[in-house]
Amino acid sequence: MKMRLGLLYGGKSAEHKVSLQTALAVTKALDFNKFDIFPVYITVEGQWIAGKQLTGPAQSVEELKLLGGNGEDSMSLTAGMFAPAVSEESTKSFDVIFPLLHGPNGEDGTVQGMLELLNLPYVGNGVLASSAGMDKVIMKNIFAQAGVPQVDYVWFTRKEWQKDAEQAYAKVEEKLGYPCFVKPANLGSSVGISKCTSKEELDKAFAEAFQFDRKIIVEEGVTAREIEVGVLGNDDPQCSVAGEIVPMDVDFYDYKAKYEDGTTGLVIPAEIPEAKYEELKELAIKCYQALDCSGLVRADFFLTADGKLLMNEVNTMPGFTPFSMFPLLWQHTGVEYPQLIEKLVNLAIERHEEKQQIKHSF
Ligand SMILES: Nc1ncnc2c1ncn2[C@@H]1O[C@H](COP(=O)(O)OP(=O)(O)OP(=O)(O)O)[C@@H](O)[C@H]1O
Ligand SMILES: C[C@@H](N)C(=O)O
Ligand SMILES: [Mg+2]
Ligand SMILES: [Mg+2]
Repeated sequence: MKMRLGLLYGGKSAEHKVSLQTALAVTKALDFNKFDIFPVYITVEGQWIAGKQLTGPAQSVEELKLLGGNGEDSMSLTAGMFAPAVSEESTKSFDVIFPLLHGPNGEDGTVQGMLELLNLPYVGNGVLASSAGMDKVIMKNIFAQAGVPQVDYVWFTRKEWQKDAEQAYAKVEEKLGYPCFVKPANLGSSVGISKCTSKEELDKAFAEAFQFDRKIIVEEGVTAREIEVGVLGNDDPQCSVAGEIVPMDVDFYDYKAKYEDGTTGLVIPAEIPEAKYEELKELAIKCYQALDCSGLVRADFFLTADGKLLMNEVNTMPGFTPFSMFPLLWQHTGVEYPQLIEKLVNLAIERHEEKQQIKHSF
């Protein structure tokens, strides 16, 4: 029996385009002999478009967008209408949903909450890990409590900044100094992130980051190597080999370097001492368990010149584009892309079945 797999992609998020690239790569890797695949495209305005069943891998993101919109069997929905629609013929009874969504309104627990209420198995992290992992302030607070080493950070709301910007900048200068990194609290793919070396740059960076969120985080800037590791599993998470990001001729690993200019090299496995790799795995698992993760994360670390590992962040639905670290890390660990997707689906079913055992009355 083939499994009916619903793919959610796009999303009302500044990482919309990255999600489309991720979805494209996943349709290419899926085994159509094992899965019946149903695309659900979420426009950047938040409209849900359920397309007809895929008969083969999508060839382009345009095709992925049009599949629903122009497909004869497509259904245009809002998120609220998705629930009744899953019981209708065209989208009937998904066996599992793969939310290939990055950023707000998809990677942040919102979609996961809807899927919980629909009692549908879904790939990846649950409501709590998704929302806590999306918010860099909450995430760092949880990691701090678990004793995980990190850079120093402060955070601000838009209201606070509008009330007294000078006070906000003074706090950054007093607690962190320069260089520092200004980031929207809830986003990814480096969207809205700036490196600052002066108050003038800070002023611009706050304005930029506040376009994407009502809350921002400012971090002490470190000069360090960037080492990442993939984690897979539910109660017994396992780590992949580590990989290093080597930005070439760029100040930091920004959106352009990640997706547009090809100015980043990935070194897999990362050339780090065995003992450092062991330490990194231990920290990654500690973070995974502190956030109560399930399915997967990609854990991003800094490694300073004096050998200190600092946790930067986890991504609860990391990119799966052809240049993305997560699938490449697993490939180098011996798990090919199609196998990785099957593992994720199996973990989703395992977690779902576990939840079915919970009593709701006594
Ligand atoms: N505190 C810091 N010190 C030095 N460099 C930093 C710091 N924070 C971020 N960077 C640089 O900015 C990049 C993006 O930061 P971060 O990973 O936090 O953002 P993101 O938007 O969540 O990215 P993604 O989800 O795509 O990994 C890092 O990979 C690194 O190059
Ligand atoms: C998609 C992007 N946030 C990543 O972590 O790869
Ligand atoms: Mg991130
Ligand atoms: Mg990162």
